[in-house]
Amino acid sequence: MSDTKNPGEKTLHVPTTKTLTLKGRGEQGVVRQSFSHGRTKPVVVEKVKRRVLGEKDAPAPSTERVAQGLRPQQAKPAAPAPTPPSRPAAPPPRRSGFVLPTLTEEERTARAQAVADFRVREAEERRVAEEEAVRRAEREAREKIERDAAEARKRDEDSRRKHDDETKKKAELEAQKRFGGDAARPAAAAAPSSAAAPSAAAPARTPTSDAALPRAATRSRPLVVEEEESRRPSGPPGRRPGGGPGAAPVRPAPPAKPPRNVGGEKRRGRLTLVNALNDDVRERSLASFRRRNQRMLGRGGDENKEKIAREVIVPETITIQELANRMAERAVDVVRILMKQGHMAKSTDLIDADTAQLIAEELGHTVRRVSESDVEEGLFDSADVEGAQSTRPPVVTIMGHVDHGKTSLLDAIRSANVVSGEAGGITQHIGAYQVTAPTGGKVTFIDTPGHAAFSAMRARGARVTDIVVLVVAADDGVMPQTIEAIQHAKAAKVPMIVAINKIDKPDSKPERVRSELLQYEVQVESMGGEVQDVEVSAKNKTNLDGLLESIALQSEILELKANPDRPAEGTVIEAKLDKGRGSVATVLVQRGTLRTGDIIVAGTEFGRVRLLVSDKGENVAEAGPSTPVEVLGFSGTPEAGDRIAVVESEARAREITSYRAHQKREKAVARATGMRGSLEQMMSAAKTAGRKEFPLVIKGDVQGSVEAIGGALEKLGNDEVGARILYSGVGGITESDVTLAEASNAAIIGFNVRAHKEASSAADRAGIEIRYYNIIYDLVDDVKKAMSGLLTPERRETMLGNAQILEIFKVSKVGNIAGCRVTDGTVERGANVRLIRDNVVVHEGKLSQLKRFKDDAKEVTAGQECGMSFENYQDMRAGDVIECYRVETVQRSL
Ligand SMILES: Nc1nc2c(ncn2[C@@H]2O[C@H](COP(=O)(O)OP(=O)(O)OP(=O)(O)O)[C@@H](O)[C@H]2O)c(=O)[nH]1
Repeated sequence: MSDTKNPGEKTLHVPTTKTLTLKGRGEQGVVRQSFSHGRTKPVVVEKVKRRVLGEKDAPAPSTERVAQGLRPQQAKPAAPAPTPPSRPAAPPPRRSGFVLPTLTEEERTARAQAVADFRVREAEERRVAEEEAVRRAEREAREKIERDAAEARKRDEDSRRKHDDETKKKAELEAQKRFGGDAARPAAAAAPSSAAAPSAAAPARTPTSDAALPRAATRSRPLVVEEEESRRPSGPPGRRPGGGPGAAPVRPAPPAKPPRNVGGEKRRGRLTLVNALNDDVRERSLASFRRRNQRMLGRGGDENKEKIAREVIVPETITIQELANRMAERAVDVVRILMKQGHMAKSTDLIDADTAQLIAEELGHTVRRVSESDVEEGLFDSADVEGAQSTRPPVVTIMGHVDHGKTSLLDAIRSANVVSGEAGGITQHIGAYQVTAPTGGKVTFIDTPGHAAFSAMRARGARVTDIVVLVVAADDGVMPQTIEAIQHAKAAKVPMIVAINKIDKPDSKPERVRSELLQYEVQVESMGGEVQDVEVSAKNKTNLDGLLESIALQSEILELKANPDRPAEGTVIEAKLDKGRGSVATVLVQRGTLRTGDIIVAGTEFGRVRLLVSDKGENVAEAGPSTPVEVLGFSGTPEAGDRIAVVESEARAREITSYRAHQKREKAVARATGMRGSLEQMMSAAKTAGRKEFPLVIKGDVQGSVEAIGGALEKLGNDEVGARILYSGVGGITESDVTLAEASNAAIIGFNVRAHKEASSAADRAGIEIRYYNIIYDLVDDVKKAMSGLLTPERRETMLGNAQILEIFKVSKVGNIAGCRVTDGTVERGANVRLIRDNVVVHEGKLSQLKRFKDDAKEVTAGQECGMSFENYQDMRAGDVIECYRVETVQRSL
């Protein structure tokens, strides 16, 4: 049966047609090969044994073998077939063709030997060459992979580790869900399958398996060999090595699909000569690259970023978004930290520096706290270059008691008369003016009014002031506001010059003024002190030069200097909203030179200097140190006392003002919430808890007036009642003012301003009263009267007389009647009475009946006897004293 077929010609057959073979059925099998989409195909698998031709195996040359065509490697499988050694002659092979029948036996044997040796050598060489090629290719391939992936490998490994951890965690979680929290079970459950897979796959991946195979078999029937080899350790077909219940009986597919993520291992396992030499096989697939990129960009991207610890500048308050930006973190992470601490916040919310520091440190950053704000750093008081300063004019403030002649004196110096033009005769507007002294130098005057309501402004004036001229009327002497002015000047450590005014008056007593000043530690030169004193008459313009000379002398002593060649700094003396010109601020330049076009910041307002107007009403291009100047160009109206500075850009100006506006709002909120303030605030709140408040909205034409009104009204209050200024500002009365007043049931006061048309109709609709004034006295008086109405009326008793009960009479249907004698004064019917027994008041009530003998009497005088009965009281006794009095209620005033 086998003689007719050469074993080397065996091939695959479909099972329906049986193949002629030399082997028994035990060495041949059919397996089903699986394809995608569930398609399968039966495959005949035959086991082929390797035959190595060597000296040991080389059969003795025989005519039979030579006659079979000298194909030793093909003859080997035929070994089990019965081949009688003594067979004399074999039938001639069907396919010989290359053995010459004419050769002798020796020649044939020698030739066969030579050919056999050659074959063996050739086979050996080829095998060595193949192995060498495989090794080289493998090495080259590995090197290439390593080289290509060298940079990415580290990150790749990290991310893979992370990913694996996550997957593991997910698997555990999944397992916990599935197995009710027993995390050990899924691991155990997974173990057999994971163990089964490699064991099934291992033989297919073992390089030696491939290498050990006969080359011819590997080449011509790779599938057969692979299938056959894969089955070798697993025993008979149909049983998987794991032997698990899930193992498919005839599906060796898993071994054909080894795990994908084993990298080099996987490649080595599959490596053949062809594969090793083909670089394409070793490159990452497109899908693999995509997955890797996704890992890097998405989930794994963040983990690979290196964390950088930063120094974060934290001001007093900061928004969450801004803090996140400064830390280079995500705002959502900051919000998450706050949520963990129980604070619900948005990225636009403000947090204080302490909270910001906690968050920054939690995220691994360090914090540098700035006390004020980083935006204001270097805005004011930067040091001047040595030697750049030059002498500047002195800034003088005139202070003194009301009507002692401050305005008249300044007016006299300026040779102008503004007194008669002022409403109500007091100085309403605060300004600053510059005059030339007789010695040639200039002197800048800040005019502050003498009314007590302007104390706040005066104190502010002293801050920018170099010299205070204290005006004391020679006829009036030292008065309360004179003392206040002395205190302000001393507090500001500003030198004083005493101007004893009104010396033209016949009753003037300059000496008395000098001695009175001693009580307040002001020792003038003529009294042996250091304070200069000058006797003047503003009215007659007497000795004005003497005053200016004294100022010049004092200025020399002070050595006043400033650098004009630098960006300007100064103080807003006054600010108003002018109808035609917009916001106008009177500014005293203190350092540097202010020029048109400069970008300026004052308080919460900023702008570009559009126009500079001097105190003489002339447009000027610049204003140097100690020069008062009106500045036009502010976007809003700054407040008197605000410091002004020139900044390099509008962006900086915007940054500073928005920060300050925010601070201002926060302070207002803190004031409104009250109890969150200091202990002092809490105590004053407790003190005024039962206080009646008189709410007001005040609008004025000038900041100074508004402040003055506010100060005057504050002083009106007492423990029972007080003014509460809801809002005060410069400008006309607007609808929003009316809304505010309506909400708090407040009155609106307009000082030298009027309500807009819409505001006045809104006030009519809401029933809000708007009162207009142009004299502060009138305003204060009116508010005083209105506030007095809130005071509870006073109860006053007027004693009428006393009587003593002599006897009690019981009268049916009437009740008890006390028979009395009036001891002093008179008793009146209907008057109030007190019944006093043993010096104790036993009853208070009304005298309902008063009889003289049997007649009703209106009043009974001392020494007379009378009958009395009391309202709702019968328990009178003989000997009780009756005190008779009248009660009046009197409306109080502040
Ligand atoms: N006889 C005399 N009267 C003077 C002199 N100086 C001022 N007066 C008068 O005193 C009054 C008050 O003068 P003001 O200059 O308004 O006084 P003031 O201190 O500015 O007053 P307030 O602005 O209200 O604080 C006016 O009637 C002046 O005419 C003076 O030297 N001699």
